[in-house]
Parts: sequence; structure tokens; C-alpha cells
Amino acid sequence: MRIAIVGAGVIGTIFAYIFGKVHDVTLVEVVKEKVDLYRREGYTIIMPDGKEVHVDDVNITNDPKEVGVVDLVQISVKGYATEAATKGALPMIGDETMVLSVQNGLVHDIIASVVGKEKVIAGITAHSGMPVKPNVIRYVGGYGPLLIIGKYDKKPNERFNWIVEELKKTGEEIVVVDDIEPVIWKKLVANVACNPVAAITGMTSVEALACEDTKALIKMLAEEVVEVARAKGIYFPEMENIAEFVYEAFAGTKDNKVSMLQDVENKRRTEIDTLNGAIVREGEKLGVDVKANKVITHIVKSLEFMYDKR
Ligand SMILES: NC(=O)C1=CN([C@@H]2O[C@H](COP(=O)(O)OP(=O)(O)OC[C@H]3O[C@@H](n4cnc5c(N)ncnc54)[C@H](O)[C@@H]3O)[C@@H](O)[C@H]2O)C=CC1
Ligand SMILES: CC(C)(CO)C(=O)C(=O)O
Repeated sequence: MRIAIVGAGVIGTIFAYIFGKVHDVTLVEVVKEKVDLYRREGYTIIMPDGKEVHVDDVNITNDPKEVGVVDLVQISVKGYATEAATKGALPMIGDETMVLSVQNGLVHDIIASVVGKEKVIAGITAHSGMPVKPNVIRYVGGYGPLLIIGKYDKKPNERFNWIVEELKKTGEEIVVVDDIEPVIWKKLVANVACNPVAAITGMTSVEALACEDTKALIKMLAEEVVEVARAKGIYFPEMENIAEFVYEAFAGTKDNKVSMLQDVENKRRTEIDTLNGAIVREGEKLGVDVKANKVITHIVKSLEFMYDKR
């Protein structure tokens, strides 16, 4: 199968390595220096057991037209870049192409607005990693399947089934569900409740969960997400006891810094707009009280505003 992965970051590179064992994969990256670096030196992945895998001869470009039409495009950029990345990918998307995303946050409607809902394979990954150098990535590994995916329009077809079978040839665990939305929202609630709190306080999960005030804040954010989910008709059993669920999910990150804390520490734009900001937009549309998420969105955006001021 021919796959194009848009965004040669942490997830894009890890997936290029995994899919590339079996399939013809091209990375598409907007940063020219990164394209040059990957072409010149390849990339290294430090595997969960500490072994290093080096990949030379990387197929990477910053010109999607060079790639042509592929079977599967994976959008693997930060939430705020989703629309630009999907529009940029259009030269690689033909009648039969499907578009996969396991990005965090509410991004699948953005992709669907560009390519059509019927082309979108939405989902999550239980795997993660972090950058060590521009072409060295620590693959933390997986706390579950590589992919939990579903056709976003809930109408599986022959083409989708074929892509799933092709992806399974990697030997990775790929779980297919009929309704992907509850799966996305279950991960979303953990990211929305924990990531900005970590970003603002500098806390790891161990520190946050030792403080009753921090736990109270996490609970408030999570409860609003549940109310928005209910208003949208989305249900997953953990909604019944959401605070315990998010505390447990956060605890799973141990002493690691969640992505939004890493972003703030490195003065990078955060994914607040497709996490808490998206909850605020959805909540306000549906008449749900989302004040806690609104306040924390303003705080994180205020932090971003100050990046270049001192
Ligand atoms: N890092 C992790 O362990 C996990 C990340 N995610 C999610 O996956 C998504 C990607 O995250 P990371 O890989 O960590 O981000 P990253 O910042 O490491 O990589 C994103 C890459 O996309 C590139 N890019 C931006 N706009 C582009 C465009 N228009 N065309 C081509 N390339 C473009 C950037 O230059 C960068 O190299 C995010 O939504 C994140 O929340 C989900 C699970 C785990
Ligand atoms: C899964 C987890 C918590 C990995 O750290 C994440 O999604 C993030 O940091 O944003």
C-alpha cells in the first residue's frame, strides 16, 4: 500500500518506521531543514527497550505533488496545523484515498470539511514518544493498541476494510470500532482535563495528584467535557465516574511531562484550541456551561502571548 504521512514529527516518524516495514511510505514535512536533515542523516528511534534503530534512505519531501495520489494519507501535525496540512495534502488524495488521523483533540471535523467525511478514518493511538534531537525520537511505546480506528461516517466499505487488512500486516494491534466518537472523547477528556493544568502549574501527574486543589481543577474541567459529550449524544461508561477515570489516566503518564507542558516550557504553540478551546466552542453551541474550560483556555493563550515578550 502507498502511504503518505504529513508531519515528520514524533508520531509521524514513529508511524513511518512501523508502516514502512511493510508498506511504501513517504513523509511530507513543511520544515525544509527537517527534510534536508532526514535525507542527509536519516532518523533514529530509541525503542521502548532502549535499543536504537536507525533508518537511512528516508522517503521525505516538502512537495506533496511529487508524491502523487496514494492509498492512505495520515495527518500527523499538531491540532492547529490540521486544516493547512489537510489542504496541502490534496494533491495526494484521489477518489480511492482515505485520510487517517490519530491526532489528539477535536480535529476530525476539520479534516472532513476539506476531504469529505466519507474519506476520514478517525481514531486514537495508545502509543507515544518524545523528541530527543530533530532526527532522534524516543518511542515510549504503547499502553494498548497502535490504532483504535473507525470510519468517521460510520459506514465501513470495501476500501476501508482493505486498508485495515493492509495495516494489520505490520503485525501491530489494530482495533476497529463501529462508532469511533466515544473512543475519541474518552481520550479527549483526559487531555482536556490534565494537559493545561500541567502546562500552567509545571506539575507532573505525581505532583498534581498529590494536591487536592489541582485534583479539584482537573475534575471541574472533566465534568464540563462530560456535559458537552452528553449534549452531543456521546456515551462511554467512564463518564459515570469521570474524575476517577482522568486521575487514573493522568497517573499513567508517571513522571513524564505531558505534551502541553513540554510545549509551554519550549515556548511552542500548544494544542489548546483543538482541546479545551474546542470544548468551549461545542459547549457554547449546545448551551452547556463550559466556564472552567474557557478560563483555562484564556490562561494558556496568555502564556503563549508572553513567549516572545521575555
Ligand atoms: N507525541 C506523542 O506521543 C503523541 C502525539 N499525539 C498527537 O499527534 C499529533 C502530532 O503530534 P507530534 O508528532 O508530537 O507533533 P510534532 O510537533 O512532533 O510533529 C508535527 C510535525 O508536523 C509538521 N508540520 C506542521 N504543519 C505541517 C504541514 N502543513 N505540512 C507538513 N508538515 C507539517 C511540523 O513541522 C512537525 O515536524 C498531535 O495532535 C498530538 O497531540 C497523539 C498521541 C501521542
Ligand atoms: C498520552 C499523553 C498523556 C502522553 O503524554 C498525551 O496525549 C499528551 O501528553 O498529550
